[in-house]
Amino acid sequence: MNHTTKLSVNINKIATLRNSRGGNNPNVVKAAIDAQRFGADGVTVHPRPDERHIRYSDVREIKPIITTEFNIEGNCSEQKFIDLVLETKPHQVTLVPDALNQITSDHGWNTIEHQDYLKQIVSVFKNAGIRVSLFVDPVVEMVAAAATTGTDRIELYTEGYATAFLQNREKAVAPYVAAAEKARELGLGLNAGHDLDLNNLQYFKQHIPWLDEVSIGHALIADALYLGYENTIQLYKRQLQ
Ligand SMILES: CC(=O)[C@@H](O)[C@H](O)COP(=O)(O)O
Ligand SMILES: NCC(=O)COP(=O)(O)O
Repeated sequence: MNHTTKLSVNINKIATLRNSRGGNNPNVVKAAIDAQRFGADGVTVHPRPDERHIRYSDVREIKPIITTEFNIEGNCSEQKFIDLVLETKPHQVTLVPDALNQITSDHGWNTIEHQDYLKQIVSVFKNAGIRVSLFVDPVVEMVAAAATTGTDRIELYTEGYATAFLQNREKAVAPYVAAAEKARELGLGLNAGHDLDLNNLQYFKQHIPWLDEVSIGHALIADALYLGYENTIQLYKRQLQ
């Protein structure tokens, strides 16, 4: 039987559009409800300290309407982020080592260097009953050191894959397969995200069929402008079959 890979729709870009004008159009709560109605298996948000897209208040509003899976991503060096996650209790928290004012996430954790810190912060969320995922680059040593932090899952940072895919897809996916195999060997659940799209997603899933979840925002929301939100979610789901 095929392993199910969940599609979690990242709605940050809906919030970015809303914030560009003030007001509440488009409505991010409606975008979360509709993502689920249109077949997504979950909703992802990534609040950043400057709240330039998803706001902390959005996260509080969205949590009660989630009927699928809620994933909050962010930088746990901010106490405000830790408090938000512990208050809203999503199904999953994905810890990302963003610097302040970063345009978007651009690297995974150095799980060797930050081993002690990660052990401590992973346990804070796990003790609250929240599944933890650590954002990591596709490097076998980083995956191995992620496992000893006690995290439930890792999320492979896929920008490198998406960029290299355009030149040589076999070469692009190879480090991800190696990292994913290490994760499987160590009993870690496996997520992936960043710059996944309708061109590169199916190939990724075909080479790593045991993938548990992908979170996709930027390309999916851009595609929805041309293809419609419901249709786009269905098209992404199809790539994961
Ligand atoms: C953690 C990660 O991979 C990022 O892709 C991020 O969650 C995307 O959010 P933005 O689209 O707001 O940059
Ligand atoms: N974790 C990755 C994510 O949520 C979305 O990344 P992107 O599709 O916006 O690049």
